[in-house]
Parts: sequence; C-alpha cells; structure tokens
Amino acid sequence: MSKLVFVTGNANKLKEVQAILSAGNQPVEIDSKSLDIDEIQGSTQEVSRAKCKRAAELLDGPCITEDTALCFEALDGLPGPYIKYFLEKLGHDGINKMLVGFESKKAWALSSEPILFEGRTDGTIVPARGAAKFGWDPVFEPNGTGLTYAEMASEQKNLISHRFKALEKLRFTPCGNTVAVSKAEVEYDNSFREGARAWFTVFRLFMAKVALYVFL
Ligand SMILES: O=c1[nH]c(=O)c2ncn([C@@H]3O[C@H](COP(=O)(O)OP(=O)(O)OP(=O)(O)O)[C@@H](O)[C@H]3O)c2[nH]1
Ligand SMILES: [Mg+2]
Repeated sequence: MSKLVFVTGNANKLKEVQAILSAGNQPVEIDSKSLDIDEIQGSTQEVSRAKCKRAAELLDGPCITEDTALCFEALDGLPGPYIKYFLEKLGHDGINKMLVGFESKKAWALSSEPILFEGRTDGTIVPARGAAKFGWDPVFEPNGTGLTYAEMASEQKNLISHRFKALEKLRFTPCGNTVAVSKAEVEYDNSFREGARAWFTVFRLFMAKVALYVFL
C-alpha cells in the first residue's frame, strides 16, 4: 500500500506530523515532499484547499498538505492564515504588541489539511517563553497548561496540539472515493470566535484524476 505523501516546505511541521502519525495503535506512514507552493489570499479553508489542490496537481497524485492559522479573538480571527508574514515582520514581541490595548489576549491555533480535518487548541497570547525554535510556539499558551508550546517537551505538545487533534481525525478516517459533507464546517463557523485553532486539510485525488474535496 502506498504511503500518504505530506507536502510541506516546513521542517518543523514535517517532524511533528511524522511523530504524531507514527505513534499510537494505528500508525500511519508518510512520505514527504518539499514543494514551493504559492498561497492564495482568503480564509484559512480557502488557502488550505487551494494549497492542497495545487500540491496534488504538481505531484500528479494524492497528497496531504496542512495550513496553519493563528487567530486572535480581539482581532476577529486575524492574522489567521497570514500569521506567517506577521511573524516574519514583527517577531514575537511585535505579535504581543498587536494586542496592547485589547482586553482579550485569547487566540486559537488552527490547522487545515485537503480532506478537511480540523483540530483546535485554545489558549492565550503571552510574552515569549521557551526556545524560539518554531514560529509562534513561544507566545501561545494553551489553556490549563501554564506552559507555552515552546516550553513543552515535543511529546507534550504533540498530545494536545491543534495538529495532533486534526491528525487523529485523519488517522481514523477510512480512505475511499466518497464525498462526505458533515457538520464539521458548521461547527467551525459557529465556534469561530471562541479560541485559537489549527486546520488540516487533506486533499485526495481519486480515480481518473478527479479531484474531490472531502469534508469530514
Ligand atoms: O509556533 C508554531 N507552532 C506550530 O505548531 C505551527 N504550525 C505552523 N506554524 C507557523 O505558522 C505559519 C503558518 O504558515 P503555513 O501553514 O503556510 O506553513 P509554512 O508556509 O511554513 O509551510 P507549508 O505551507 O509549506 O506547509 C508558519 O509561519 C509556520 O511556521 C507554527 N508555528
Ligand atoms: Mg505555507
């Protein structure tokens, strides 16, 4: 059976996805492919779907991609999928400064992959703590942990992270060429303001190169 191909240019993501999927009762093996894919402007879901579709076209086969958003409650969900560029320009301190003057520092990290699997972890934006090895890990403190992602051992982060939650859904999803539309998106819309979140969208190309989005 062929392995699932995960397309990403981000070594940290790849490491976490491999660690999460290779663990547990039903390990999933993945191959990785680093491709430079232009990301469109749009909502996290739109960015994620377009990224996966493009990756599948470039590979000429099935693959998964992930798009991550870090959303601030005070900014009505922004920066969302644009967090990468905010982080590059502003750094951790700048991200904290963006929320000066706002009462709410709440945020959610959201990860999307085509099939769309969503994992959400709520937390708070805090001054940076922990090693600055991966993006905004030092400024995101998941609720109830007292630690930022960056202060956690990778095993701890990988048990509570937005990415873990989305990949757990992927792990237990049977592959098949059926399109299922479920209430996941509705739940997402309804809960959009509640916290930080990450989506994974997994895009699969099925028989006859027909591209199907499967929302689970
Ligand atoms: O501290 C972090 N903890 C995480 O758990 C995490 N997951 C993603 N990110 C960062 O958020 C932006 C999303 O951009 P993104 O989803 O387009 O990723 P990317 O462009 O780096 O890779 P890819 O698109 O090739 O997969 C990028 O700056 C990523 O580095 C994280 N930062
Ligand atoms: Mg990207």
